[in-house]
Amino acid sequence: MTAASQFRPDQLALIEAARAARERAHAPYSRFRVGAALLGADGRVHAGCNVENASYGLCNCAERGAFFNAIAAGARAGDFIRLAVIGATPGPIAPCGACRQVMHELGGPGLEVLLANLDGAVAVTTAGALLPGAFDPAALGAAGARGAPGDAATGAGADAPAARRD
Ligand SMILES: O=c1ccn([C@H]2C[C@H](O)[C@@H](CO)O2)c(=O)[nH]1
Repeated sequence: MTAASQFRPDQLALIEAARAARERAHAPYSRFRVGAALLGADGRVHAGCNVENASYGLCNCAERGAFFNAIAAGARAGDFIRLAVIGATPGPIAPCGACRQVMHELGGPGLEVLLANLDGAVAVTTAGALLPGAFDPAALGAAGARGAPGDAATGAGADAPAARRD
């Protein structure tokens, strides 16, 4: 863990974007607000915040929100540089397992991840380090990962996982 002051301006800017996203969280049940900001290779920043629901199982985390917003905005799997996440935790926030899996697949194992808290603590890690032994889309094989040959909706090139960029 390191003090935020020791980071580069571009890293601090992404943490600040995550902090701003956190202000927009919808967390009336846990009252635990989380923000995320994802920097794409094209320089765009995609924000995410947790969004909760009275049907608790439908709650969505900030990290997955950032990735899903990015994909909906036209970013592609593997074309991300850095993710920042922030929450009101004693030390740097620890993403949940589901978010680690999504980070690993859409960001790739080398994605830089900045985990912050509101007091200026930051941990620098990678999506790969956060999920050793991750489930790999390659395990699904050709039929599972890319759809049956000739399948227009899921065929080759339509939605290749990060490990097989378009
Ligand atoms: O890394 C995390 C951890 C938790 N949450 C959310 C999920 C839920 O809305 C609330 C409490 O778990 O915080 C996130 O968004 N990201």
